[in-house]
Amino acid sequence: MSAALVTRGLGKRYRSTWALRDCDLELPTGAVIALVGPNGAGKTTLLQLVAGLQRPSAGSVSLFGRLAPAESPQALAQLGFVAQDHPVYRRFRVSDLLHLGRSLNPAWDQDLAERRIDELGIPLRQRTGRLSGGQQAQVALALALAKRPRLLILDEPVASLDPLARREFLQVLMATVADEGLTVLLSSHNVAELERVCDHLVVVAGGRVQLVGDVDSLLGAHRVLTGPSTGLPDGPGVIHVDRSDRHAHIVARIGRAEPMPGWAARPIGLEELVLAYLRRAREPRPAPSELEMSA
Ligand SMILES: Nc1ncnc2c1ncn2[C@@H]1O[C@H](COP(=O)(O)OP(=O)(O)OP(=O)(O)O)[C@@H](O)[C@H]1O
Repeated sequence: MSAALVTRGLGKRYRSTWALRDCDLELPTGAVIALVGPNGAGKTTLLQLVAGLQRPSAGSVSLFGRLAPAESPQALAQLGFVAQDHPVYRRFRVSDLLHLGRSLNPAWDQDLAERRIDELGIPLRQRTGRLSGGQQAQVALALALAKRPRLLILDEPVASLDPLARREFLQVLMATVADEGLTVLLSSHNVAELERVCDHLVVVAGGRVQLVGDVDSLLGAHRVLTGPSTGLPDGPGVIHVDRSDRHAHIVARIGRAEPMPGWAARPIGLEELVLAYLRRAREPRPAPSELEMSA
């Protein structure tokens, strides 16, 4: 499968602080890609760099095989972006937003936009500021889809929605992905919710990519090992260790971790996997000499 998005050494610095650093990604076309990480991890920064809303301090972004500045017309024509906080102009009527979309986008699909708004039961004359948060998010999604993007970027699209609206939003999104074959990159804090919808995963923390890959392959490559809390193994395959008085639970990458007699292994869930990498990112890095001793 060809890459929808490739980043090489991508980084963004605000004064002396790197919000995102050394970001190398190759994300497949036609996939739903979840970008997860804690507050301040660098998710919005990455999405804005890809969408051309920020200029990188380092590195490059390629969309669908073309190295183009993200803010170039060629790149922008391929992108739909739904921002985190204010996805629609609140003083506009829905019809004004459609008019704006049609004026600004050469490939605008007015039928699709009107059909989606109609399916939502939202009158075109309604001012968007009077819509509920869930309706606003749905209108923003309809506008982004009507642009007929190849890559749709959604920054925490369901954060402000109630559980029912979240589920409906994700259902509409999944149906569209299936119909149109577009690539979706969406950020979220809620990993459990994403498990149903995403097939590729990017975990960021502290401005760096901690884990990236196809979800099934990542789940297949990791196990939770349970055994005695004494004599704990260490090494490059061990991602995170949780100890209690008598037992230890270890998240490990199989193949790299040594087989351990007396330890039970079970498959891992997506949330457990993400948490293990996030906890590892928070732990102080061992000095190189310690790593060498334990490897
Ligand atoms: N305009 C800015 N000026 C200075 N620092 C910034 C700016 N925007 C973001 N940052 C910093 O960059 C880091 C990454 O922020 P970013 O918004 O990308 O994180 P995030 O993962 O999207 O967080 P959240 O989940 O809370 O939205 C944070 O430390 C943030 O304070």
